[in-house]
Amino acid sequence: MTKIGVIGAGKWGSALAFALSEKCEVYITSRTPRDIKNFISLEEILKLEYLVIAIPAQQISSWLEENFKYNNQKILVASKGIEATTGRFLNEIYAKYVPNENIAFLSGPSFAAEVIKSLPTALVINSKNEKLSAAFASFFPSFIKTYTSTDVVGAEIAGAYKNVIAIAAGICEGLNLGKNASASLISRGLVEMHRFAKEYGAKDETFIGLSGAGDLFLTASSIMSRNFRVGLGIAEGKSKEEIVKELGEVAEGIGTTYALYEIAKKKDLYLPIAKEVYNMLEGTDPHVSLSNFLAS
Ligand SMILES: NC(=O)C1=CN([C@@H]2O[C@H](COP(=O)(O)OP(=O)(O)OC[C@H]3O[C@@H](n4cnc5c(N)ncnc54)[C@H](OP(=O)(O)O)[C@@H]3O)[C@@H](O)[C@H]2O)C=CC1
Ligand SMILES: O=C(CO)COP(=O)(O)O
Repeated sequence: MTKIGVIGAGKWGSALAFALSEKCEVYITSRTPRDIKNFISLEEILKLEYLVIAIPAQQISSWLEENFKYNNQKILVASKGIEATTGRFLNEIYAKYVPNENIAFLSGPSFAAEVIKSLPTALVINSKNEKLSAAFASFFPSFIKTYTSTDVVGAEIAGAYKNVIAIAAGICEGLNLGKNASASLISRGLVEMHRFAKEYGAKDETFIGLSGAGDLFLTASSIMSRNFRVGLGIAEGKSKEEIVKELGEVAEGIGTTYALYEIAKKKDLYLPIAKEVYNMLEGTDPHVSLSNFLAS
């Protein structure tokens, strides 16, 4: 049996450790030690050949700098987000530590709460190294159908941007604007994230498939999504600080909104939904913001 190490025992790391244990011998580690099966130290886990990293995007660069030692490990990145302080994508951050041929990115619709109950889904392993994608794909359990793709940047942007649209969709729901408004917002969100990703050479098919439309439809239409719940909080007039405190888990859409806002300014890009989500996170009344992009 292949040995795999999962780094980050939050919601997603724990669900992936559970799922991968159908076909592999799985070990797990985290910043906060836990009394759970196969929990080992970071030092021990870094000796394994295959690693899955599931810590929040905003923490990745400092975590790598302080903790990671490259030793030819093959990495599957399970985080979804863009670094707020620098606007860097995760593949750019990891590039300093792991060569292209040894890194892959996971994408597609995947609420941890469903994966941990063995409910079915379909996911994509994205890597420039097709052999590596195929290897990681083979480790997934029978209840998860896996596909592979070489569109790393497309999958990464889709997974990060859909969290921003999910915040907007939560606001739409919280303000009781109705299903028409919600569908309009989600489809315009898909166009916006696709247009943004084309700037970076992403492929069209990524956006009509699991990584784009698949994950967007999931996250932007369910209260199970933390990002959607951030939107509900904004609609109730709460500040982002209050919302984050109440949530108690990561909502990557917040940091990603700030990253997109800065990238849009720097590159003069038209990202109307991301811009209004930014304004609302900064305190603009959601009625004002929503009328900016929904009213004619
Ligand atoms: N939950 C989901 O359904 C899905 C989540 N994702 C993505 O996976 C990533 C993780 O999400 P999720 O597991 O849900 O988040 P959680 O908030 O549940 O857990 C995050 C984990 O990251 C660890 N962590 C936080 N900060 C640091 C740090 N500075 N250094 C080291 N470890 C740290 C924490 O470890 P500790 O608790 O030990 O302190 C924590 O357990 C996010 O990018 C998310 O978008 C992707 C698909 C599905
Ligand atoms: O990425 C996810 C599902 O694919 C999880 O979304 P949330 O972080 O909004 O809960």
